[in-house]
Order: sequence, then structure tokens, then C-alpha cells
Amino acid sequence: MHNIKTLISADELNARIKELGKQISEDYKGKEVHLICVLKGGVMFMVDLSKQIQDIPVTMDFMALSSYGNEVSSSGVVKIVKDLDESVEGKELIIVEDIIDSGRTLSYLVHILKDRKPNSIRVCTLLDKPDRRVIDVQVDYKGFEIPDKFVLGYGLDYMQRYRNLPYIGTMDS
Ligand SMILES: O=P(O)(O)OC[C@H]1O[C@H](OP(=O)(O)OP(=O)(O)O)[C@H](O)[C@@H]1O
Ligand code: HPA
Ligand SMILES: [Mg+2]
Repeated sequence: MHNIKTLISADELNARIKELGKQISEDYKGKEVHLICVLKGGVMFMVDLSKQIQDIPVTMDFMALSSYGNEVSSSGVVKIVKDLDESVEGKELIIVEDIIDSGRTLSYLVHILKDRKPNSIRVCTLLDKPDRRVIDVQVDYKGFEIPDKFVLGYGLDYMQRYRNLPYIGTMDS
């Protein structure tokens, strides 16, 4: 086991996710929203965020992309590991990500989803690490901006572990 320091506590996460859900509920009033979860990291955030979206119909689909594998830094090549089950044509999409780091995963995803003719695409990320950006991407909803440190927990892994932590931590090395 590694020594892990809390960066964002479970209470802080929950409070911010509640606010994001409220904001999305207001912005999409009278519409229907289709959440696209980017596996595996996005799963915790997507589940908790979806519970905070109220009074509008919510549907969900899941996609798995991989650029990191078991590495600490991105290989630069993004692959589809699992595609969506349903068509996104004519839908209001919100891509739900755990983190935007280099921006490669998200820019690739936005690019391929645009070709599938949704009505709109917005991006909601729990964490943003702007210092590491290589490709510019538009972020519509953001939980927290974080410094250039490797983080884990709440969906984010280090060598596939620690996704189950209920908070965001950094590893003391
Ligand atoms: O902005 P980027 O530099 O592209 O990094 C962000 C992406 O990297 C991580 O996924 P990863 O490929 O590790 O897959 P995982 O979610 O299954 O851990 C994370 O969940 C984001 O999807
Ligand atoms: O800081 C990070 N931690 C875990 N996975 C990641 N994928 C991109 N950045 C990170
Ligand atoms: Mg990962």
C-alpha cells in the first residue's frame, strides 16, 4: 500500500457534485440529457452526478477509451476499448469525465461523437489539470482545478488500484 494524502475530501466532492447537478438541471430544463460516461475513471462521478440531476429525463451510455494503460503518463495514442451501445443522433450529450489532463482523450472523444450528429455536446469533468494540457478542449462544467500532481481515488487509478477510494488523494513518493 502507498501513503496517500487527501487532496479533496468526500464531503467536498459531494458538495461540489450537488452544485454541478443543480446547474445542469437548470441549464437543460425542458430538455432531456444523455450522459456519456468515460470508463473506467468516470464511473463514480457519473453515478453520483446523475443522482443530483433533477426534474429532467436522464439517459446514460458508457464508453471505454484508453491512453494511459498502466502508465503514469499518457502514451499519446487513444483507443476505443468499448463503444457506446446506442445512437447519439439528435441527443443532448454531456460527456462525463473524471479528469482532463493532456486533453487527448477528450479531444478524441468529442471529435468522434461530433461525427455521429448529436444535437449538442457539452463536457463535464470532475477534475481539471490545466498545467498539463497539450490539446485545447472546451470544458462546460468543472468540479475542481488541481495542481500538476498525479491523483487517485474516486474512479482514478494508479496501476488499476485505488479507484474505490471515496476521496481524491495524492501519492507520497
Ligand atoms: O487528458 P488525458 O491526458 O487524455 O487524460 C485523462 C484521461 O485519462 C484517464 O483515463 P485512462 O486512459 O487512464 O483510463 P481509465 O479511466 O480506465 O483509468 C482519465 O480517466 C481520463 O479519461
Ligand atoms: O492524475 C491522474 N491520475 C490517474 N489517472 C490519470 N489519468 C490522467 N491523469 C491522471
Ligand atoms: Mg487510468
